[in-house]
Amino acid sequence: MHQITKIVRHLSTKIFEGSYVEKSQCIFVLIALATACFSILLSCTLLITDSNTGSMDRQGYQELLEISSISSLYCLILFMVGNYIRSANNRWYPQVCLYSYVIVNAIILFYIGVFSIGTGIALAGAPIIGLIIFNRRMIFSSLFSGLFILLVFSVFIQMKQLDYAPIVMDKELTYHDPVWLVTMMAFVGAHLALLVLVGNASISRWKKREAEVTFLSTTDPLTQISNRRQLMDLFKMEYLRAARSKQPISIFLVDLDHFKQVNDAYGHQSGDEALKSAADTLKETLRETDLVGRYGGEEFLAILPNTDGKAAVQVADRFRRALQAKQIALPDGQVISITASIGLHTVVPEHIGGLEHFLAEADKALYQAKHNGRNQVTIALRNAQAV
Ligand SMILES: Nc1nc2c(ncn2[C@@H]2O[C@H](COP(=O)(O)OP(=O)(O)OP(=O)(O)O)[C@@H](O)[C@H]2O)c(=O)[nH]1
Repeated sequence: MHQITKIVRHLSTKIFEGSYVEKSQCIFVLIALATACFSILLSCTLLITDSNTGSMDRQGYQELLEISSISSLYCLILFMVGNYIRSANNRWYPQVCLYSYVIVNAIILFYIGVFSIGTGIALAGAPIIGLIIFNRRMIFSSLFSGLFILLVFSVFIQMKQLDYAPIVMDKELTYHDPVWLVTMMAFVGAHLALLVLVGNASISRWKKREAEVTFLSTTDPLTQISNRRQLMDLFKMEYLRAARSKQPISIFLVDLDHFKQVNDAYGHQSGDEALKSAADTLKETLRETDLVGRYGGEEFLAILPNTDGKAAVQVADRFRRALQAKQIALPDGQVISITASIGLHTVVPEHIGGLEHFLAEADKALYQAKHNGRNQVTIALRNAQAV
């Protein structure tokens, strides 16, 4: 089962991310498999229904069996030819594969009846699958060729030059005919399986892309922590939650000291390394339930839900000491260390309107920490509600 899942995943990846040559190969492996299964099923049905074949033309079955087996072999050969095609941009190979697909299917449709459920499923499903995988020009040209072939068959059938659904002798009894049923099931089943496979892979990819877009729009690309937008959204949520539960919430604003000098002395790239290091230290110091994000250039904001002032000071100071002790390796091999000033504030919020004030008080405390000599944690006490 694990192996099957691996193969399906591999096929899905190739169908979407491979070149047109690889995509055609995947389709042909699937068709080779489907036609091989169909040939086996058809042979078994012929054996089982040997004594009761009133509604069938055995010669028609034999022909269908031959076509199906030859198709299976042809698909396998086409798949192997694909292995020898070096250039991923080869243009004729995918086109030959698509036309082969059309011709093989048109012949099978002729045998099982061009006005049947199978034809409907194939005509509805195949172009959708094709448009997802290949380009529009390729699919439209092969689709119109397929429709043209079916039209020619239909005209000849109308003119009584060709028999309608030659494998079914008694058209009245079609629905009681086991071979017709097996043929239909194999044909419809193969298209449905492909439709489900491609549909499932499309949805998975769509979800993956959506997750990527969400990640990109909420994450700071340099430090890989929340960006300011995401941070403020999370902050509002936590602030509201604290107001509802009447629990304390603490925040601390971090500003790296003399960061301009780091940039000036070691270069902007080294400054970036220092920023990443500070973000990593913050993540390492805080608890899983705490939130952290990049608030501005060299400023970070940490949000500590359900944390009173005493505990928050301990966390902030632990971070400050960890950062000071950290040896930051720069791209040019030099090792530096940096410090940070921190402004901290704690409240038990009463209404959402207090959020701006809460933040402003932490900012004031940060200013105070800078003013008092940097590399320290300052608690907002004056003019603020402390816990
Ligand atoms: N490398 C790098 N530098 C940044 C980034 N964002 C902001 N900065 C720099 O951070 C520096 C901030 O400098 P200032 O606001 O003057 O403060 P400071 O030098 O840290 O001094 P104090 O805050 O007073 O200790 C500026 O030189 C910005 O260019 C960034 O993404 N990467």
